Amino acid sequence: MSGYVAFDAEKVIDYVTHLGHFFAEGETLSCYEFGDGNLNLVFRVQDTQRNSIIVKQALPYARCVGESWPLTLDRARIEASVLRRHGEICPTTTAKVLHHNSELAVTILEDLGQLHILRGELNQAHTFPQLSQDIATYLAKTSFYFSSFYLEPSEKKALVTEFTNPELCAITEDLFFDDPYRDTERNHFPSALQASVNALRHNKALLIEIAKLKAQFLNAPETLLHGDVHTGSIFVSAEQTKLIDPEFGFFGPIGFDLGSFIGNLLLNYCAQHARIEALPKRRNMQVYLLDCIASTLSGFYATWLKLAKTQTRDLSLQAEGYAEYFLTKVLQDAVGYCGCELIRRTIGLAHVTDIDDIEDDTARLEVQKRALQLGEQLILNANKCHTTEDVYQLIISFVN
Ligand SMILES: Nc1ncnc2c1ncn2[C@@H]1O[C@H](COP(=O)(O)OP(=O)(O)O)[C@@H](O)[C@H]1O
Ligand SMILES: CSC[C@H]1O[C@H](OP(=O)(O)O)[C@H](O)[C@@H]1O
Repeated sequence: MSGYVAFDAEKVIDYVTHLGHFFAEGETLSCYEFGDGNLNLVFRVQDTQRNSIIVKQALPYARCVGESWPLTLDRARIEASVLRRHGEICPTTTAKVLHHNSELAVTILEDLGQLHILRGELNQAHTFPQLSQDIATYLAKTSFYFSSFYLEPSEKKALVTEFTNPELCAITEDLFFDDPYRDTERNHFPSALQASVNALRHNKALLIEIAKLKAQFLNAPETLLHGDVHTGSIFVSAEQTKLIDPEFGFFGPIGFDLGSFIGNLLLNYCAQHARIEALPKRRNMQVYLLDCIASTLSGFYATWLKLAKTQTRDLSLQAEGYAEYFLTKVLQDAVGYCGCELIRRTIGLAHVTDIDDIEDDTARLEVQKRALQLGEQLILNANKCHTTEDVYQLIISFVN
């Protein structure tokens, strides 16, 4: 850790001033920390004209827990590198990296403060017409261009090594696949949910499907994933969509990011049952969320298939019908990971405000039960899906 020092606002200003190229010489800079994520510090630095940049620094531990949970600083390198790599493929939907220093675990990013974090917007029942197409295109393009369909085998193997991310993957392995199904102090949920949790933990068919999904996560370096596509990692406006925070990035199964995104839309869908807005508004929101899921699925599938038909460089993988076969497995994985996200965000360590901010205990409990049941059914029935329409119909059959 030589050379590393944790920043405060004063040190950030010194660092940025020393770099020299972000603000006019002699400008008076101000800086404040406003990170609300689980892991890192996030500072905004601005001059008197309100020009601004974001300085993000990893701490040698998880911010939400403290020094008792040490965590590699290398996550900052991974995050900046994934943003840069994905940004080469999808510049309009990836936050721009302006500077990175691996020793200090510091990344300077464009300030996206003119946009809003999607989770908060969905919680206020705001809708975004561009969202599903932007996310579908981002997920399809990044996952295709970093897959064996496109990369030379040696190039891909080198990238798999560069993006080996064992400590952050271990967090996902624990939080998604292990913790919800065992007693650990990291979990938290109301005691009234204990019977539902016990039922999950004793469902042998479910545990086998969880094992398959974990094995796939551990053993399938299909593409360079973002690794944490939840609605708190997406900035939106009516015209723009920007992904941030891919520190969990690594080479894993293509369905993981797609499933995480849809899982977060479904968490919001479940929460709409108990939110304070009038019923018609909540119903409209649920219709929007289902439309968004349907068009994300169909947009992802169509874009990926087109790329596979026109851009595949590997000779064997060009075999007629192989891309369709491969995509069916991607969809099934996505449904499974979507179910895992619903369950782990309801009873595990990291919850979502969509549900936790519901003030009424009884209403919140009902939502939590819905999310658990939906997650369980999606995991159990994922292998029945062969098309995006099958996925949509499966979701529809269990959401109400
Ligand atoms: N490029 C950015 N522009 C503006 N705000 C940002 C930017 N990146 C992060 N933030 C703010 O900081 C918060 C935490 O960032 P995030 O990357 O999710 O941190 P963590 O890695 O700790 O989860 C975001 O919710 C957002 O409000
Ligand atoms: C201790 S990490 C828990 C949880 O937090 C991460 O999200 P974020 O960094 O965006 O807050 C990730 O989803 C992890 O699973």
